[in-house]
Amino acid sequence: MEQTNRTIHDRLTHVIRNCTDTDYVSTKYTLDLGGISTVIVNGYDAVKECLIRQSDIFVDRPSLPLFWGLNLRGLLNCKYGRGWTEHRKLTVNCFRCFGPGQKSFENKIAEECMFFLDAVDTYKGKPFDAKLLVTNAVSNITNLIIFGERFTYDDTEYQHMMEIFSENIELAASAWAFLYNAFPWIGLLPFGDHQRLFKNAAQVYDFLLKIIQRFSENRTPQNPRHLIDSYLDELEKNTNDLETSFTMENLIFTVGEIIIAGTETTTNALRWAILYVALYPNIQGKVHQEIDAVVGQNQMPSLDHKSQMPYTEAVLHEVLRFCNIAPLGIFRATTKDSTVRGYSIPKGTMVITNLYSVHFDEKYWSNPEIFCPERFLDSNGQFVKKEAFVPFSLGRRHCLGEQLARIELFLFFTALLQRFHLHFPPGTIPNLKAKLGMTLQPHPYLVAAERR
Ligand code: HEM
Repeated sequence: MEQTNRTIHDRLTHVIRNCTDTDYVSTKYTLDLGGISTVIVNGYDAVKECLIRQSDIFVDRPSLPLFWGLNLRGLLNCKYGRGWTEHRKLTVNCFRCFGPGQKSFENKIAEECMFFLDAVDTYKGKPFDAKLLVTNAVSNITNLIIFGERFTYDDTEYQHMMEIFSENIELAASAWAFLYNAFPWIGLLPFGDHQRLFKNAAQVYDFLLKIIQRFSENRTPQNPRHLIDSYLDELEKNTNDLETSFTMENLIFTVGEIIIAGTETTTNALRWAILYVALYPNIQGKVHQEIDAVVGQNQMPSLDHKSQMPYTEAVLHEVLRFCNIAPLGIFRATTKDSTVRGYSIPKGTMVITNLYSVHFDEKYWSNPEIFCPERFLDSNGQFVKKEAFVPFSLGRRHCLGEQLARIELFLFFTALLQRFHLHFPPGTIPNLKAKLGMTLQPHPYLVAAERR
């Protein structure tokens, strides 16, 4: 079994790291997972062809046995169709009404930044692992949209839910999960990571049910305060529609998916950003200079400063390119037979868009293996967009939280560097290799944040 585990793990690593040949779609690069026909799409041109030019075909999610076991529906893992359309529309509306669509939302993020900075300050310049604090701060922004409230950093029940949720993201890419997809009968075995995954999922479900009930108390129908109220309004409006996808169970899945999709990714991006500026003091110095020149020390950074801070923007873009938070996107599936670059891809094929290969595609990036924020600047130091920059994927199912993530990254990162100088404890060298999971996160590391 150990041997099999290694083989599958190595193969996935190989897919992420080595499939950068841009000249072809490596169709039928079969992962040999017990008959799940899988196509891996590499390089920007091929990914664009699938996700943009054939966006109505490469829009489904695969039916994986692991997901039957977890009973996933909601939005992110939902099959393409009425259920997905209804949930995506409702969530986009809620982001508009309770989130980044409102100017006042920026003040709420600024408030969370203050809680975050004060918590960092409690370490008084001593080394600490920023993971927990960043997770709390980032997830609270999503919580404001979903529940209309933040959770305090010492809410142990909430912390526990986030921990096991995050563990599940790692387990979902473990060898056991791949084995389970190939041979669902291993679900009968009483041991193995898949059992832990199911146990965690059940605990998260119970916790979410409880807090959804709590936050829907005292609600006035048709006068929503947050996403949960809006969802319950839709649910009631559609009670006589037998085909409706709005159900209490789907509300729980949707809430869970948005929390984890918003938290795991943005947290990892910020943790990589902290790691790279601590690693490269010259880059950190330039960000400090820009903050001092544009924002100063007497006000919080705001989105109005963003357009005047091209270097900081370039650093955050390079972090997203180089660190590949979601290296393989979220697995897609085809709704119809299709042909891509002469290769036929039958209906129902699982499609893995190798976003990692896009960000290292030599046709679009020079020296892609070098961390270099300047690639996002022109000769006048102005920020330039790059076509092959796709951390949020493309097409109809592209990341729903892209705007929110960009805002959070900018505000948290600039607020942190406005107040602190970041460095590693003397004599320590952080591990720059990513931990493999559905997302790529840094290995735990300690950083010191000293008041500037
Ligand atoms: C740095 C931060 C983030 C990155 C790199 C990221 C990346 C991605 C990627 C690659 C996908 C897959 C799209 C596809 O199927 O091709 C995705 C989907 C999604 N993301 Fe994000 N994401 C981030 C932040 C967020 C945030 C803050 C939220 C919400 C709070 C969010 C919510 C979602 C949802 C709901 C989907 C599923 C969309 C659908 O199936 O229709 N993401 N994200």
